[in-house]
Amino acid sequence: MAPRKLAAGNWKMNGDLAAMDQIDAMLNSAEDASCDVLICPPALLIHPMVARIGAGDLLVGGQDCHAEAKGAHTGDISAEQLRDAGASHIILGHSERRADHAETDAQIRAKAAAAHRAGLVAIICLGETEAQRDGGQTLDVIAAQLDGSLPEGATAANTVIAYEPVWAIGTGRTPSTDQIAEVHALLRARLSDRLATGADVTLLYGGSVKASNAAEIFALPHVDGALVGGASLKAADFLPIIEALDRA
Ligand SMILES: O=C[C@H](O)COP(=O)(O)O
Repeated sequence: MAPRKLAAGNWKMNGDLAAMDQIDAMLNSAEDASCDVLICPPALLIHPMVARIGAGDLLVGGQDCHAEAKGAHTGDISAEQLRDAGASHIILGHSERRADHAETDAQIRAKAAAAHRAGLVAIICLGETEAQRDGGQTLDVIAAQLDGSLPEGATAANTVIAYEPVWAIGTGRTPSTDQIAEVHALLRARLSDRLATGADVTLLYGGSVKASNAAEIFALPHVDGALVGGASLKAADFLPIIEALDRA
């Protein structure tokens, strides 16, 4: 088995019911593509998006979940509830949640275990800050985040890892191809050491991916797709990225 290729869109706190119009074109593209195509909209849009897709091939995911299945946790959503709404994946440990909500590796590990319990694929995000990159700490930071965030029971079937340098998110800046390749080689080696299926875990790059840089990023070893923010909001921007991954 080889890693499954995945083009994942993270809509963050963007989009509304009117934005569903983008879905029809994405759905057509997903049906033509050999890679998996996933959109993670705000949680309120998951169910209407799943209803709009019907039996189509486009996948829908959440952006976070609580570690518990249910209970007195006002404002939170469980993995089971996301599954019930039709989600297949959950993004966890995004740097915006690590920064805005002080999420720790231990919390992300517990949430990933919750995603697995609910039958969802956990997309665990890792990434260094610019200060850490400048300080030569990138590989140590990534290794520590991976070791701390990956739960027992992780496999290639239930886990995706996304490398997203914090300084590349929404900035239009990307690491060099050598820098991306170096981190992805580290991830592949550590996952292969730790998991029987580590060689088959899908590894995504994220951070200012767009049509103009997608092909060179997807050509790198151990890059099996992308986690795309801004360029996933409009079908016209996301479709060329899907096509580039399909060709890679
Ligand atoms: O989850 C997606 C990433 O934060 C990348 O966002 P971006 O493509 O807008 O840089």
